[in-house]
Amino acid sequence: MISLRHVTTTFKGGDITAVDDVSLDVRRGSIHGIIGFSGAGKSTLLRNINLLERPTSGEVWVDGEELTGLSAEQLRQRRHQIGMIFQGFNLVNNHTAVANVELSLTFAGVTNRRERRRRALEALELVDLADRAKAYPAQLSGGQKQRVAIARALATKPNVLLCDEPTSALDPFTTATVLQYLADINAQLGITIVVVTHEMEVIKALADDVTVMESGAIVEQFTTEQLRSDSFRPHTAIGSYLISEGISVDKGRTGTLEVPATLATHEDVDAASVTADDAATTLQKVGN
Ligand SMILES: Nc1ncnc2c1ncn2[C@@H]1O[C@H](COP(=O)(O)OP(=O)(O)OP(=O)(O)O)[C@@H](O)[C@H]1O
Repeated sequence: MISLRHVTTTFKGGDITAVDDVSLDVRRGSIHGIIGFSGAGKSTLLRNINLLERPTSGEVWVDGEELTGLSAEQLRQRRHQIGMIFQGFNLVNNHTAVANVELSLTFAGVTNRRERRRRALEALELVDLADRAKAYPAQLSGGQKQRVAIARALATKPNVLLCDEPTSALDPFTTATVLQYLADINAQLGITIVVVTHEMEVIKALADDVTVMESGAIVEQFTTEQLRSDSFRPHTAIGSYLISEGISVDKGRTGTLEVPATLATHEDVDAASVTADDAATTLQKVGN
């Protein structure tokens, strides 16, 4: 349903290659996670799907139609079938929650105000926020703001929802709530979801299929079902981390650091003729 063919996106006249000859298929109705370290090209690739960032070369197909071949007006129409949410929520601060949701309907050409209001309230209802319709973004928590953003993305009845680091600004508890809404939206509305994240937990909890990116390219792909199998042997650091128990720190190790005299223990400091008083005086001077 989403198909990228040899997509390359460069910036600064070709000096920076953010996406490097990527071909990717996203199954209809699936949740596809794209993970990678900072600067891997994840956000650019996501924005290539709705041509928010037009690829320098290559083809983008959604629902059997080549978006890269459409006129600007045709593209404007098709974009309403692809919702998007962002890490920073991107709500308009001087608009209420319901007015924020109505915005996407206005852009989609819904001219009747009552119709817009009705559909916006329905969308807020979907994320259990109809009772906060009149609240301004500043009066909402981070999780609630992201749910308003989800309602805004869904109000135009898209087939696809693109999520750019949807929970990176949220605490773990709120993250779980937002991910559950995304899972329900996928299961109950059949919307295909593509989620870009650097959060391993988000991938493990939400994705069906996983793409790992590095330096603009796809370096590994697997399903979360494979991840759970004992025989799965990932070949990237991110893949290995995903099958591990999480961050592991060996506490209490000795002898692994080359400790300079100035950072050594008290006895060593004496040996290097640096007294605690010297250190305090120096810090005071820096402070002044
Ligand atoms: N508009 C732009 N102009 C110039 N360079 C850009 C632009 N957008 C992205 N880049 C560069 O392209 C590369 C990929 O950026 P991108 O934001 O897609 O990566 P990312 O994997 O999403 O990283 P992060 O997780 O930090 O957001 C980076 O080197 C980035 O600096």
